[in-house]
Amino acid sequence: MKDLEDILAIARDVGWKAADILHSYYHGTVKDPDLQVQYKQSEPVTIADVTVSQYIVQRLQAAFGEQDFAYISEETYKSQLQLQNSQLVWLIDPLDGTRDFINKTGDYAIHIALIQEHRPILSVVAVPEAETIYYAIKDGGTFKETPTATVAVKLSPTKPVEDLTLVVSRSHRHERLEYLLQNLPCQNQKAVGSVGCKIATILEQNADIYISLSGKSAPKDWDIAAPELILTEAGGNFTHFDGSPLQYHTGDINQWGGLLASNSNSHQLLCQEAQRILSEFDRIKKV
Ligand SMILES: Nc1ncnc2c1ncn2[C@@H]1O[C@H](COP(=O)(O)O)[C@@H](OP(=O)(O)O)[C@H]1O
Ligand SMILES: [Mg+2]
Repeated sequence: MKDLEDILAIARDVGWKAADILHSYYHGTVKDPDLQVQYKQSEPVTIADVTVSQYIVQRLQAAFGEQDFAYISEETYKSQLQLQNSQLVWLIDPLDGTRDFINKTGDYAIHIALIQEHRPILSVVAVPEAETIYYAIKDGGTFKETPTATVAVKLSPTKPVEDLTLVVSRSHRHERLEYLLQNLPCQNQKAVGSVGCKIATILEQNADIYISLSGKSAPKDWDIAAPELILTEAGGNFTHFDGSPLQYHTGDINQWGGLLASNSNSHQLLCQEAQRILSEFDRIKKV
């Protein structure tokens, strides 16, 4: 089997080419720019999601075969029955932030992560509208690549907790999350679409924290795995509110509960605050 640097070189190339395809749909320069929007369990899917999913899976399968690797893409995943016991699993979100892609906010990304024993060991996050990819190998640091340069990304936050800025979802909001956001010690908040773009915003030091709280639905493994590794390898944290690490490819594709991603030495404090505020909310709701 190839070593991780060789695997990364292929995954980066796939990320760039997939970004070109999404970019051409986004700007209407493909032959047939009709996105053919459909809804699956209230989440939109377009022809761009499907085309890029096919492209990524075919390229990875051609390079790595079926013997050592399994392939799970948002667009091809059907049910838990499809779970395979291969040692290494590719988790692919061909278009994260489909709603923002359709609404033309520019916030959409491609996620490609390689999972071993439930944890990401290699990842690529492409942000087509910024002409940027971020990539990481476990214990190897995070890098940002643009058409003109490649630089290491290293976070060294110093701000007090009240001055931190939080990025939150535009579309996945509910009462429990609103209560949490209103009561956190950091009140600078901005809405950004796509988990990959939210984490990129933190890597670019335009925000400090991302919070995800599941409601009736939850983000999926492919929404979180690749962004997690590029953040943690840059020096950030990404955990459940109780501080435990995230696990992928466990048999349940959903990432339930509260997740906190941060660049910050206030990570633990914010996790504790989030737990306290949610218990308060649950108590108020019960009486
Ligand atoms: N509570 C939730 N329930 C379901 N999906 C969620 C979710 N929170 C985030 N996601 C998923 O995470 C991605 C970013 O969402 P958001 O911009 O709202 O943060 C979207 O992926 P897709 O666009 O790949 O479907 C969305 O489906
Ligand atoms: Mg997604």
